[in-house]
Amino acid sequence: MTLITDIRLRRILDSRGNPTVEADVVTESGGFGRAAAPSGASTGEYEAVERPPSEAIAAARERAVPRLVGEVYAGNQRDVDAALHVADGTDDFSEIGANSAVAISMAAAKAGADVLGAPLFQHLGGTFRGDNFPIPLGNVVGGGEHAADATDIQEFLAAPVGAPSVEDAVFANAAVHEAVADLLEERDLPCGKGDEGAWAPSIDDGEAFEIVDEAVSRVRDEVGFEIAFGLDVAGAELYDAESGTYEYSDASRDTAEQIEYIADLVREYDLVYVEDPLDEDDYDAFADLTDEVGDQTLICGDDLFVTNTDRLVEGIDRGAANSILIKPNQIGTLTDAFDAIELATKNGYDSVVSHRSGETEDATIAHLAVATDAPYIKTGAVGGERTAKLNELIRIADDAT
Ligand SMILES: O=C(O)[C@@H](CO)OP(=O)(O)O
Ligand SMILES: [Mg+2]
Repeated sequence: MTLITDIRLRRILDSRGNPTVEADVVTESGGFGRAAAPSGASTGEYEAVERPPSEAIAAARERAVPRLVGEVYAGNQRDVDAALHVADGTDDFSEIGANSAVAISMAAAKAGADVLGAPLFQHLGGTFRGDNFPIPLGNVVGGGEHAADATDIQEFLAAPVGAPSVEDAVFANAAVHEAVADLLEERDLPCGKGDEGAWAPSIDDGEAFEIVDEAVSRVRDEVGFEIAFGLDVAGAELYDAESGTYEYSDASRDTAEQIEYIADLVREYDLVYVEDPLDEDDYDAFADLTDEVGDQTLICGDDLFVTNTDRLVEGIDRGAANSILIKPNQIGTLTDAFDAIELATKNGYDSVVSHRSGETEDATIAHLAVATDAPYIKTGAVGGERTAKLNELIRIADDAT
């Protein structure tokens, strides 16, 4: 164990060209860790607060750095994260910003691993962690808050559930992404990409289902293992609280109709994963849908749970969803993210470790997913800030075998 002796904070670019917080943590024995905060576009109402980076940095320098430097041992992650909470003093990191908090938390974990001379996944997961690798969910077509004039559903996600290795799975998702491009060209639908590198054509959701279904089956035939697909509906973005309806470009659905619509999609396309199909405040609707199709697919809470154990407890009590999205910056520290995963696992909920739409080359989430034996990771299919995580998974698997 070695004391933290220096913390440096700076603004760097994220993948949208916006500023974000990067932290360097240095220890007495020369250990070093660097990490950067990601940033969401379709953020949940109950997430920890991201402050403008310059304000978050100034506040963290004043309040958090003095509580960590010369005070806390890197590698003792619970102490690091407890000090961040005390320094902040609120329950949503609105003083130092969840962006400063998560960058420092992750950088300290990397410094702790460096001191031990261990890879981060091993430092976080310990020597008795499982030796499974997460199935990557790859965003291949999308719209919503991530691209203008594209699909209403935010993400169509390739899910190579039968891949024999993480490497095969990563390449399968990239192949589906390419097959989608071919199909779009065949239909004379050239298009750009959304924030996460998914194709963002001006088509309705029905046509997107046809194209993704076809792309997935083409690649499945090529590679010879099962590839399914799933969705992030980002339901809170479609929901109009005043009218109580989900507003699509070509339809308006009340909650009962939305539940039936999603259940029908699960059956028709054998969807293996459906994230945020309903509004972030509607535990009851999540519970009804989970009752109906939860034995066939994962119903995942992102904006519903925001990686928060209090909200997850509520979901478990009410039977809402059967899976949770884990985004460390939604809650502010690795300790809180670990606690959410542990609670989920104990209660039979699958964890899906996730990137944000605004990302950097930071690959901490790849290590977090392996360390916690998470069955899935959602981190895009192509694009430098996405491949940073996917390639790190391949390296971890290579090192582990
Ligand atoms: O909704 C989501 O799951 C994420 C990541 O795909 O998007 P954002 O980071 O914009 O919240
Ligand atoms: Mg989501």
